[in-house]
Amino acid sequence: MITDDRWEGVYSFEDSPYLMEILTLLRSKGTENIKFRKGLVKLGRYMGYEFTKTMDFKKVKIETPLESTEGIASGDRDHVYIITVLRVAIPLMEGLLKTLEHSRVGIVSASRGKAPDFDIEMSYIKVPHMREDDTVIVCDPMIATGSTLLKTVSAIKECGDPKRVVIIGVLAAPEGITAIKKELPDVEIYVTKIDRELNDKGYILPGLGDAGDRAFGEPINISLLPLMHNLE
Ligand SMILES: O=P(O)(O)OC[C@H]1O[C@H](OP(=O)(O)OP(=O)(O)O)[C@H](O)[C@@H]1O
Ligand SMILES: O=c1cc[nH]c(=O)[nH]1
Ligand SMILES: [Mg+2]
Repeated sequence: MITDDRWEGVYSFEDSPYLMEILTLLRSKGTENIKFRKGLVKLGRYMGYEFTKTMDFKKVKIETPLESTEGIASGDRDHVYIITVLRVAIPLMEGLLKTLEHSRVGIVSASRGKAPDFDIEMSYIKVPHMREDDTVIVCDPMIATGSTLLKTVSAIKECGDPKRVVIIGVLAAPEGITAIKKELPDVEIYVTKIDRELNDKGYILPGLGDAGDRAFGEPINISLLPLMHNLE
């Protein structure tokens, strides 16, 4: 896990060849839906594992069949509260739950509009009760302009005052991190890698394209439902 001189409390995993190998697979345009989703699940599992190194654990005394010894038992790991931002956080959450299996989970829908405004349409928030000893992990693979996460984290902060609020994602653009840190300086950010920049359509470069579409397929308009503003 490495820090970045540009911000406080922002960490990436560029020092992990295994995570970089999975990221390379996700970036490649030849990687189809199934492999893309599996890659996100794997990243979630191993980022979750790396994240546990930042958590507090309890010391315990135990008896082996031969003698007494000391060990550790989960402390903070028992009090994790994951917020999953639809759609593409679903496979990342599935991976996180493999190492943070006690987590309670809240679901938020967010859909980003087109440039230059990038309005965020948030029509569904269903979250469990939040406690003071919770570590809240807001899980969204792509931090582009940061607007989705700013809106999501601000909504979540109204639900309580948890021990930590953390964002776990795959890729971030510097622009998005700066926007989030300006409004929410205490929020910690963990991403596989911080990429170079955003293009004029708000996509991360070099990035991996539209992560939701690559994981689940390009959406179509359904006339009976309200028009989601990210469709043509
Ligand atoms: O940092 P921002 O500029 O707000 O952009 C990032 C958001 O864009 C993507 O979601 P999208 O709106 O494409 O929804 P989807 O997951 O359903 O495709 C992504 O999953 C983030 O939530
Ligand atoms: O590069 C980006 C930016 C936003 N959302 C994505 O899926 N990809
Ligand atoms: Mg999308």
